[in-house]
Amino acid sequence: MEQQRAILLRCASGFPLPPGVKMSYGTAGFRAEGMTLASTVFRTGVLAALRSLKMGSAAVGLMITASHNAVGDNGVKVADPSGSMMTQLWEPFADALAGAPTAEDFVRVVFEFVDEEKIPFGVARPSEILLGRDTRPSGEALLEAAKQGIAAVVGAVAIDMGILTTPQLHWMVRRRNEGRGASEDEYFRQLSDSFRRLMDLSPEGTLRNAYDPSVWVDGANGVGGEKLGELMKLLPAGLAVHVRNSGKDGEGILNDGVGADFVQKEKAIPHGFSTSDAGRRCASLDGDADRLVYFRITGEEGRKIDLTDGDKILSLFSLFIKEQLAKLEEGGEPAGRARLGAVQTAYANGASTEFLRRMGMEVAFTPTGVKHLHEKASEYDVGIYFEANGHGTVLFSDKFLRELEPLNAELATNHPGSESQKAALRLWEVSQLINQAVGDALSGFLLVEAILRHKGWSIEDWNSLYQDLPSRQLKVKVADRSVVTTANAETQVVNPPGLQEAIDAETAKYPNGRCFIRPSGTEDVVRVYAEAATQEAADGLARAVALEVGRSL
Ligand SMILES: CC(=O)N[C@H]1[C@@H](OP(=O)(O)O)O[C@H](CO)[C@@H](O)[C@@H]1O
Ligand SMILES: [Mg+2]
Repeated sequence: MEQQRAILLRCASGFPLPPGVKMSYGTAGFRAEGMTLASTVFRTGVLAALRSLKMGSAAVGLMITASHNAVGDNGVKVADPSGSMMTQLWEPFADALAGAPTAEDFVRVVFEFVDEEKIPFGVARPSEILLGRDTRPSGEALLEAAKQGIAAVVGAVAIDMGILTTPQLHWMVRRRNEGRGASEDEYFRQLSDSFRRLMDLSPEGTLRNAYDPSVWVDGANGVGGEKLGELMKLLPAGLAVHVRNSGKDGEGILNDGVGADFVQKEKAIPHGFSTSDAGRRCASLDGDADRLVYFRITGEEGRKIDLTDGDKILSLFSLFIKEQLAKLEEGGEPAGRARLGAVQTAYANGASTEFLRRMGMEVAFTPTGVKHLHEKASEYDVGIYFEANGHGTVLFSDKFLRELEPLNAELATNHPGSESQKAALRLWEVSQLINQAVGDALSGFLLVEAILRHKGWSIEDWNSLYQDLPSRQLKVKVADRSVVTTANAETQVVNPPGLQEAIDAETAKYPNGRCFIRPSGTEDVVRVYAEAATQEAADGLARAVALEVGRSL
């Protein structure tokens, strides 16, 4: 133990906390200007090693990315052995570690926590931490800091998986702990094989035949475009993917006027696309490829794009899965009665919630951040979650998969070619295709394409499932966003006092108005979201509330 203390102190002294830096684990890990993060990433390396020790030496992940943030930012987060986000129970510890002013304080915080959590520390137990990073220039130096943090824990081993999308790393952690192949090749093979089998299960001669096999993808000049390029080599001929903003030299800057966050929030055409692409089915990934939205350039003056966001992806997936379950039920299979649920946040367009409920879906709400949605979705047999910004996935419970696997074998023997057999197979292939660890733009993209092809739909067919209520999102820069606290899945302001009343008063002026604010967990801003009967009204409501926020902070 004393030897461990000495090593930790020596290593931590090499990564002093820059003055004035205040870190919080936030919506999705620590994020800040890349140059200020070495100390935080070193300490997160120690945190990841402790997490592995606590979890019986299971592999955990450490990902260096700042997702949709500007290229100068970076960040770091930890993936638990199941591949999901690190348990929220450890976030206060993460904050305390990152905030310890000196190396001595840091070591003290570690030892107190190790004691409290009864972590087998300093006893040379082996533990494995898989490392990944996105394409940001600061990533390489920060990776080194993470490795040194891990090396400071006796017995811990860092395995560098290279430049990856965030969901690839989460997938690898999960697979490794399942004792299955966890390489990038295996990831690509699993996605392309299940996609091919799903395409083969498309009904012949669908009622509609408006599906166009060509799709144009905005890679946000990040890691996603590059990985999609590799995946494409394995995809069947039935899909023609054209990648733009792939991040190759000269194509532009990461997340700068490109990517899913830009397209969804600005509802604008990303660089690399123009009105000559009007009518085409286009998709956009974010900087670490865990978000996916679709869009169509309308070519009409003034109205630049039709956005097909995460809510619409959720609706499409819900529709498809519900249909397959219904086929099983019609065939008398009890598996068809599986509990299916959708999970959204307050940012979900009100029209999407209404659509899902009309469809007979159970819809639950959680605060922002996939860690919350994921946890809720895992309560269902099949839980589908999406944030409006395109981050989400479909979770299949072990119980349901244990039912589905023998059912597939039984139907193949006794009812080959039946509707039930095809439905059971489709559900199985969806569970193999869509990332079970975390939302994944690449696997989500393939599932969207497979379903559109199955239904014979164009992007307009999909988009017309329901009409979005006009909405507007604004950011208000504030000195200290932490003074804003909220309740009821972030829909009500608690602090500062009086602000909620002011929001209510503004909202009441607009027919069908809905508005809420919350502090961002990834940027130094307070976010304002407004919905109303017309675009002008939604814009007006958002602006008025943004002014109230500015006034009261
Ligand atoms: C309104 C919005 O899109 N918020 C995003 C954004 O979080 P904020 O806490 O709002 O900054 O980044 C998160 C991580 O990617 C994502 O989970 C979340 O949905
Ligand atoms: Mg992201």
